[in-house]
Amino acid sequence: MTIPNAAANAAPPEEAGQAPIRPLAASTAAAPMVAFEAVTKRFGEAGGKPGFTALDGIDFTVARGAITGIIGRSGAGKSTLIRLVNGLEKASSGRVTVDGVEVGGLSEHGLRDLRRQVGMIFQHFNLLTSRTAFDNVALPLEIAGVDKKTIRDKVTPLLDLVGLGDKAGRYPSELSGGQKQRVGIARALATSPKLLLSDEATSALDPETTQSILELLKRINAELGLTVLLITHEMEVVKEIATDVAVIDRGRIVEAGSTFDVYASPKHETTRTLLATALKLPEWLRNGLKAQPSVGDRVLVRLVFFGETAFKPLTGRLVSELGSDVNILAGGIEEIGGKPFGSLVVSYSAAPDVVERANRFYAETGLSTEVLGYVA
Ligand SMILES: Nc1ncnc2c1ncn2[C@@H]1O[C@H](COP(=O)(O)OP(=O)(O)OP(=O)(O)O)[C@@H](O)[C@H]1O
Repeated sequence: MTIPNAAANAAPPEEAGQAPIRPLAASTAAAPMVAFEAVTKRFGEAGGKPGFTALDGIDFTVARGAITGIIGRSGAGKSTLIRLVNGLEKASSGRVTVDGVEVGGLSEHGLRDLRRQVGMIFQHFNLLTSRTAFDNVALPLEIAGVDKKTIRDKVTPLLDLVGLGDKAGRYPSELSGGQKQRVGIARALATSPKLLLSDEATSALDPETTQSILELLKRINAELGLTVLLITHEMEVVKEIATDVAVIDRGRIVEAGSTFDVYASPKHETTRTLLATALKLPEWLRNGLKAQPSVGDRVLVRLVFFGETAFKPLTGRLVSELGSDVNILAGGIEEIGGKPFGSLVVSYSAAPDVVERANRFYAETGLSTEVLGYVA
């Protein structure tokens, strides 16, 4: 879900001028950029009616300078969570703090201040169609009352930064989806925020463009030291860019940790399901997966290789251990957070003696495995 709010990053006219943007609070380097403490959000509470609980007891922090992903299925509560950070929603109970300041306690004035410090990008870009790329990026500064020369000095390098130096005069209708999102990113950076929120920013883009936008976000994070909090329903996005991840399911964080750890050994059912989608198994195979085996079925297992095991020729040994019965269905070696990480999906007979032999092999070799399910 995205919220059209083109001026979300706009600063108030009365004090922006050319003055430097005020910090929200005296920040301590070790403190998290964002903290949720026992946060609950209910919608539709009225006259003693309990309402719908969209977020339930969220405890979670976003480290300063990190790229943190929140992943979950549709309706899990991702957008609600992110809207609590920039004060578009208020927690029913608990506290949300940004750089040590409690968002729920801010006045209108304080909220405007907060929104200059927190940039946001959206799935459908939310650009003003009647304005050029330059004028869209300039908008938050115009609203803040910044003078024309300062705006030019700020917007031109931002357009260069996002690779659109030659598209300043183009209207959104003349830009591709990826270029529109680049304008959205430049606009979000116009007020020099310390936190960037991304609401499904690549969901409307093709895989190649997604990749280039994620690369840009990584570069901005590294070069500007900007903390990024992104929500997505795609594990691929998290894997590609996030250093840390939290999995949200029906309003609760069910698993959180470094992306590498969560990806290598998912603990919660929801995480496993999201991962199985990212493995890009053929659709017929994914749809045919069962939780329990029947006689004659095959078991689908994801083998995870990392650290010491990453480059050992263990697959060949597994094949010789189980005989020619092993089928390799998907896999490859990639990097998560700079660490080599391999994953291979294999299938073999789910007969108890075969499964026992395989499990013995995994125990001996230290291979990490995950049963994805069973197929006929
Ligand atoms: N203003 C609202 N009033 C009532 N219910 C709401 C409101 N906003 C969200 N909800 C409900 O809260 C739950 C979480 O919604 P949310 O939009 O946060 O989920 P999401 O994970 O972002 O989903 P999606 O990926 O589909 O956008 C949903 O069941 C939704 O219907």
